[in-house]
Amino acid sequence: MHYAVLGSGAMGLRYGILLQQSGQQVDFIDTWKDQVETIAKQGGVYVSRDGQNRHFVSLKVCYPEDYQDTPDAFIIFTKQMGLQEMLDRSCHFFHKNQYAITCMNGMGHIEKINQYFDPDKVIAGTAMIGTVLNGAGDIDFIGKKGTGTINLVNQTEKDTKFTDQVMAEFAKAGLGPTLTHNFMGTLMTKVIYNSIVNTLCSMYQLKEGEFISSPNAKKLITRLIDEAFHVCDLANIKPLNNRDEEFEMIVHATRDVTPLHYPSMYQDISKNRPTEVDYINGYIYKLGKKYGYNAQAHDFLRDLVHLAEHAEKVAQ
Ligand SMILES: NC(=O)C1=CN([C@@H]2O[C@H](COP(=O)(O)OP(=O)(O)OC[C@H]3O[C@@H](n4cnc5c(N)ncnc54)[C@H](OP(=O)(O)O)[C@@H]3O)[C@@H](O)[C@H]2O)C=CC1
Ligand SMILES: CC(C)(CO)C(=O)C(=O)O
Repeated sequence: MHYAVLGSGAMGLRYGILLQQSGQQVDFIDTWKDQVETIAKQGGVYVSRDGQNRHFVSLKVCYPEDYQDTPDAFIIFTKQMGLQEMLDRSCHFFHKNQYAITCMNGMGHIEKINQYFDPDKVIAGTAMIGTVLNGAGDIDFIGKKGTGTINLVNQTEKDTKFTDQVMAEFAKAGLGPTLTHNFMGTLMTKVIYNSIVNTLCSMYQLKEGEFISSPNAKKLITRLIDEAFHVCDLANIKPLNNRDEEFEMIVHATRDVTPLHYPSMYQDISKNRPTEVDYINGYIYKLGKKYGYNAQAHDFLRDLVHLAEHAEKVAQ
């Protein structure tokens, strides 16, 4: 299949490079000037795995204004705050029969993507795969080859031949895809994960394994899971896990899968960039409010993450 990656940062490059190396045609598009210009100058990107084996991969990245091809599907991987600009700058090459695939964190992206892609052309999902952008044109794949997993789900919750093809090609690329049939539940399961692990690790500058070894991690996680699941109950969203399973999933991922990873939110704070917290804890709070419930811990945590962003600015 012919894919184009919209947002060729850490995750966009990882998906795109793996798909390209497994035989798919992949184009890369980004709006971040430093990234586009560095990759043009280098002729590609430097790729490591867990900080080792840094090697060069040839590829080209262009600005949306310079792209003219007609891929079958776009893989959309911007930060939530950058999505609208990316879509608006790209819409001149969107066509009715093309698909949008995305595994961004947080919530808020689907409505924006639906401005340009109908629900039957949207496959969303989540990624339990950590990737670090060391700087422009230099990325680090976290975790051993083939250990990351992703969930994909059609926005309509109906499978098509196209979905089957995407599943087969993503599996061949080593992305470890599972197809689910519960759109909101799939996305919320990851929002809840990130609302706990990304925020707490980032504020206290902890790697995931360091966080989960804390004696009060269980109390913090349980409180935040309870609030988030209450919001899901009110909104009639059924996460993929029950509360106990969500807790176990968090323990397993942080302790056994990516104990040495700083979540992407930490990477933003430490590089003095705004985080996606308003689309993660802020989304849980906003959804609760809609049903008259005050998800206090998530609201407070969101404010603390904004304070951590400020503290980093003051320190630099
Ligand atoms: N990285 C990860 O491990 C994972 C990320 N995700 C999600 O995937 C989506 C895309 O995230 P991700 O691929 O991490 O993000 P990116 O790597 O694309 O983020 C990089 C963006 O940050 C800005 N930036 C500015 N200066 C720097 C710098 N020195 N170093 C790095 N970035 C800089 C640029 O945008 P600008 O100039 O406009 O600020 C750039 O486009 C998000 O929703 C994220 O939550 C999901 C799972 C894992
Ligand atoms: C890789 C993972 C799952 C770690 O929390 C993530 O979503 C992130 O870093 O943003």
